[in-house]
Amino acid sequence: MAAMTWRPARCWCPSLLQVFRFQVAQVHLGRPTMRASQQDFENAMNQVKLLKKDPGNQVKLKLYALYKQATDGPCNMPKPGVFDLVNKAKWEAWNALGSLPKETARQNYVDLVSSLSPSSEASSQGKHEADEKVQGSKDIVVTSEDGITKIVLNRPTKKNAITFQMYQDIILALKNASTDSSAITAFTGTGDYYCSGNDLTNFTSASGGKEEAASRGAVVLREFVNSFIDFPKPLVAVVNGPAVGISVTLLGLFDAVYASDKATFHTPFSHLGQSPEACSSYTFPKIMGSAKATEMLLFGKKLTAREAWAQGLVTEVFPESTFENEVWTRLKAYAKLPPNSMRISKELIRKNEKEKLHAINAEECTTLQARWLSEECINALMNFMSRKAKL
Ligand SMILES: CCCCC/C=C/CC(=O)SCCNC(=O)CCNC(=O)[C@H](O)C(C)(C)COP(=O)(O)OP(=O)(O)OC[C@H]1O[C@@H](n2cnc3c(N)ncnc32)[C@H](O)[C@@H]1OP(=O)(O)O
Repeated sequence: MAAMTWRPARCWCPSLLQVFRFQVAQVHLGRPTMRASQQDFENAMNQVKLLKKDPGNQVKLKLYALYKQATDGPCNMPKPGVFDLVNKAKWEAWNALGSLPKETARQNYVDLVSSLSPSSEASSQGKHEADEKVQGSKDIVVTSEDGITKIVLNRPTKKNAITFQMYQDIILALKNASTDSSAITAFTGTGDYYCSGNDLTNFTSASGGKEEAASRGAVVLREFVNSFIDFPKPLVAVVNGPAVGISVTLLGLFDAVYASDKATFHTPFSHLGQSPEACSSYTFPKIMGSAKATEMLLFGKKLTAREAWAQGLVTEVFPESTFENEVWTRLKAYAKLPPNSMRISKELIRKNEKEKLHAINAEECTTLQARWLSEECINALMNFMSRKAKL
């Protein structure tokens, strides 16, 4: 098949895609070292799910293309529209493989995956897999001592951005914390950030079409937020640094928010073509008034810790130098209080709004599901992903 004529179409990052096409062509020329069996191929697919480090978008596009070529053969789909950036990038990756035989694509896929997860790491993954399964991913670390169950966002290289797996791990961690022996549950982050919100590659890297990814995202988000609405024990946010997106909107569902004076609070939803979540379309106007809520949720105004305290989103601000010591000392003291009394008192405070919060959560998730499919949102996600293209 003649090499695909590459028209320098307007796309999110032509140089990035041109380089990618070149790399895919190199894979095309790759000679299989041996014929990978179907079992090898399936093992490789499972290994991709266990990769500890995000391999980056170029590699993910390559994996997608080789997977489709190995399973469906040469690209047989119509080219997506010019604005359907994510699916267009995927289509071009697949189409660039031309008439590469299925067996060769399968072998190249296996070779690529094994280059991403060397056997030594793979075996250690196997060794620790059982542990990780119990504790979820390594990106959410849960400890329980001194009457406090601590849920730590532990992905500092990505500013603690939340992956789909992390959403699931947090749901499980809250479920376990609601019945464990601790009196209080606290959230905090590792590294210089509290959390940079939803991982913006969650949707671009998801398998299946964008509609399926958006629908799945809405289901996960609704369950995730409900687990905060329904959490029965005192829930405290220990905001150790900048907080973005959903990590900020969730604060309206916490019982106390303690912040370092280096923390900031940013909800750039309009910039991202998205809309508020975690019941913030209700809790923020309730907490700070509709005008201040508008400045955050519509205009994306970033607040300092002091401004967030003045608006009622933060309970208390501590100097960075004494933040950790002061906050954990205080929480250990609070955790010695009679746990049933605290739980019953929280129920009295929250019970009248639970049903309303569930309904608001459902509506926000439906709205977001549509926003994630919008051109505004897809363009914003592409801009984020290509902002560092060094090509
Ligand atoms: C189930 C689905 C639920 C969906 C719920 C919806 C929620 C809505 C939101 O949460 S919207 C908010 C989303 N978050 C953002 O928009 C923040 C995006 N990130 C940034 O703007 C910047 O990274 C920063 C300001 C947080 C930090 O900038 P800085 O320059 O200090 O650091 P880097 O940009 O180099 O970041 C270091 C690496 O971390 C990666 N990263 C940071 N944030 C995210 C993120 N949200 N998603 C994915 N990746 C993120 C960044 O890409 C760098 O990675 P690299 O080293 O591989 O380049």
